[in-house]
Amino acid sequence: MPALSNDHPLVAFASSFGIELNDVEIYEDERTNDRSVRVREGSTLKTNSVALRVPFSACVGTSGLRCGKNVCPLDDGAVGSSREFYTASDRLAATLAATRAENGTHEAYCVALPGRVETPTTEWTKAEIGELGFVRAIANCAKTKSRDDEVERRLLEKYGAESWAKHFAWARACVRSRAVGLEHGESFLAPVLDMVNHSHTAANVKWDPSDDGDAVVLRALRTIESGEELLTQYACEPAESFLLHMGFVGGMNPYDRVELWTSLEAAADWFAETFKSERGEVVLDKAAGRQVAMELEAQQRARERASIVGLAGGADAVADESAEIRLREVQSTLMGPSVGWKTDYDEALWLMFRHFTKALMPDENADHIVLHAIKKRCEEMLMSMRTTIEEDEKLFSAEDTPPRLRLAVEFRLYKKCLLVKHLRESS
Ligand SMILES: C[S@@+](CC[C@H](N)C(=O)[O-])C[C@H]1O[C@@H](n2cnc3c(N)ncnc32)[C@H](O)[C@@H]1O
Repeated sequence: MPALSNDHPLVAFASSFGIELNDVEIYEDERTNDRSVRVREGSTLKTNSVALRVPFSACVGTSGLRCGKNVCPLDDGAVGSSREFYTASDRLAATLAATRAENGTHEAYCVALPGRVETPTTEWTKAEIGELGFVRAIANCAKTKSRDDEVERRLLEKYGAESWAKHFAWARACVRSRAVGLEHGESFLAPVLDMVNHSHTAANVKWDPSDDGDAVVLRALRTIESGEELLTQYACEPAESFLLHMGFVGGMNPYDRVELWTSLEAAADWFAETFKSERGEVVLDKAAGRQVAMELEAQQRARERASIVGLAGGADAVADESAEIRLREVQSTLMGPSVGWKTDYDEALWLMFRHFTKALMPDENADHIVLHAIKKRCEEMLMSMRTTIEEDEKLFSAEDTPPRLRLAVEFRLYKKCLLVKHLRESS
């Protein structure tokens, strides 16, 4: 895989914007066009040193940010401001689409971006999405696709005649797969830095604002030797986030989770149906069970709201408005009660099941019953899968498995292993 030479338009663009490539080089796979960033031959990066510095003037962002490109065509001052319906990432996508249409200072960057970003939410068929096997992933795909269609419909209605509108879907996929977010801020696109790949467990650099506040930098988390690939951790999130929007699973993800029920209410119903009397009668009052679930869910939502509104800065009206949009975005993709790799059970689920157990089986050890219930559910889910772990392993390693199916199998395989882990958890 060759490194891009100094006369490559992207390298020339980088140098004209003060993105220094003294210590790193961009590599490009000739077959797939996939890029990565490596430490230059002869250089070694010390812990905490700056591996790459990208001035904000080279970045593409939305209006509140000090990026070189920050004019969003959706912010046209019309009644019903763009923030009411469009999310921050829609607005960033429109800014990138306009940057591409303009063919100006950022032309080399736009040309270097992938021509198409293949993810389940952009290109997969329903049958291919179905292979993901887990309800939450399939539901998130459907929600994303239907909102995307609605956004595009509105956008074309109003801006269809403008040159940037035809680049919007492409720009949205680029934004989802490569925008950078600094703590508590809106995200933006940082050329070259966005060519660094992700690792769930072996990141050697992290992005930060520069000390002078004029740039975003990649800082070495350890000594990185000459020729080593730079890897960063985009986010600590379940596999859905990576696969649906960035098109990869990336192996074992310690932050992955499996949704056991779509809501606490569904979990309450399941408990009532599963723990019946010896004569097979439902003993947990279902309506009362759902009430407990609803109360716990309301408390959870209030906590989420407080944290998101708090992050957005509170009293300021615009911040509140964008916090509400962010809250809706977050809540629309939230998982119901779930289990993760670390033995961190969903707190509200645990509380609810303990409450039910104490009411129904006061003489039992409540924690043992809760664990038993969770294991039972994990077993049920595994049994309901169309393929076994062994079949998935074979499919994953077979050479003739189509790439999309292989990715779906990788996704569901790790989820199944997670369920097995909980099934084996001792009381
Ligand atoms: C921010 S870009 C990174 C640079 C990218 N490789 C490129 O060619 O420009 C994110 C994209 O890189 C790929 N990628 C990043 N990390 C990956 C990983 N660990 N495994 C597989 N693909 C990865 C995915 O296609 C993802 O959508």
